[in-house]
Amino acid sequence: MSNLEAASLMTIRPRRSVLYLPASNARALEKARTLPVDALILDLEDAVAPEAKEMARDQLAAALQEGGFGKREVVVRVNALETPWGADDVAAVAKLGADAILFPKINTAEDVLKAVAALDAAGAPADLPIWIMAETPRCIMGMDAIAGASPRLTCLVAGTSDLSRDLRARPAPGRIGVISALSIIVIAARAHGLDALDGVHLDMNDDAGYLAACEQGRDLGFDGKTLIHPKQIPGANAAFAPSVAEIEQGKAIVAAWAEARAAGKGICVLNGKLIEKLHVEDAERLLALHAAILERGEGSASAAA
Ligand SMILES: CC(C)(COP(=O)(O)OP(=O)(O)OC[C@H]1O[C@@H](n2cnc3c(N)ncnc32)[C@H](O)[C@@H]1OP(=O)(O)O)[C@@H](O)C(=O)NCCC(=O)NCCSC(=O)C[C@H](O)C(=O)O
Ligand SMILES: [Mg+2]
Repeated sequence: MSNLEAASLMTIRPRRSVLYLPASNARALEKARTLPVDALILDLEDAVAPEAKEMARDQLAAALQEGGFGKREVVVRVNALETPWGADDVAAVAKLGADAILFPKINTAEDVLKAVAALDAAGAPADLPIWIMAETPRCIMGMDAIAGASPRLTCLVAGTSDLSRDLRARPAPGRIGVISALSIIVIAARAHGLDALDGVHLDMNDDAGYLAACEQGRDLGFDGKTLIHPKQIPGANAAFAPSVAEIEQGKAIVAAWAEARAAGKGICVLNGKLIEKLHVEDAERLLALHAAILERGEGSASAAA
């Protein structure tokens, strides 16, 4: 097992469903504390109108101080540092106990270092993770350097709305206009031991299209999907959780491998298929994810079905 794989096994955290909510929306902040999501992104950026930025910042600070988000990971998306609000956002949220700070419109590795420096200057804990939005063509072109820019960076979030606009890609079946960028994001995440989250599905009434996008994101290798509405949570929780069949197969692989090793064998055959160490490592990662989902206390949506 590589160091990257070992690290990700140790720190595995379900991020199947990651819901954005505007920090200006008091009802959404309240509701978020009750929703079966793995993570929340309290947004100060594009979901908040310019005239509401300060109110949103104050409301977000009050919500974080009040707490009540349970096991949900709470991430704050600040405005880009180049905007009139970015520096004040970072100063306001650096010490409020968020699980991570999400920086939008990152173009270069230097931008990542500036984000870390801004948090440090604001007195944030030295180990506070950052996430970044991968949502500009320059970001995609520089993804390898960006993903490796800082050990504080733990998660890449695809921003398919901004990216589609910048690329002049049209909404099309199979998300053909952004599919290359999505793959690059996953490749960079895997190369640097990070998590990767798929972009949002904007049409809240398109249930079939949404579920297909969840499955596509999972098949591309994403760890979960970013969401805009509570009704999207069950689909993401199901798609990005190991299925019952995958869990049973994973357990069988681990058991067969242990038996083979105990008998002094370096290879193993299960139901006529050769099992190699890489299959065992994959099974162990999947079982660790399943255990982490169960630990959240709600069970795996897929496994429970
Ligand atoms: C789109 C919405 C404005 C719709 O809100 P609303 O009209 O309130 O919807 P409903 O009446 O259907 O809501 C039902 C209940 O659910 C609560 N709710 C709705 N949305 C959320 C949410 N996101 N988080 C928490 N709770 C939510 C309502 O309060 C209702 O509760 P109740 O009172 O009990 O009935 C709204 O969904 C919304 O604002 N969504 C988030 C939009 C957002 O954050 N956009 C920015 C992020 S996307 C992005 O920027 C992507 C990226 O950068 C890129 O470039 O791709
Ligand atoms: Mg965006």
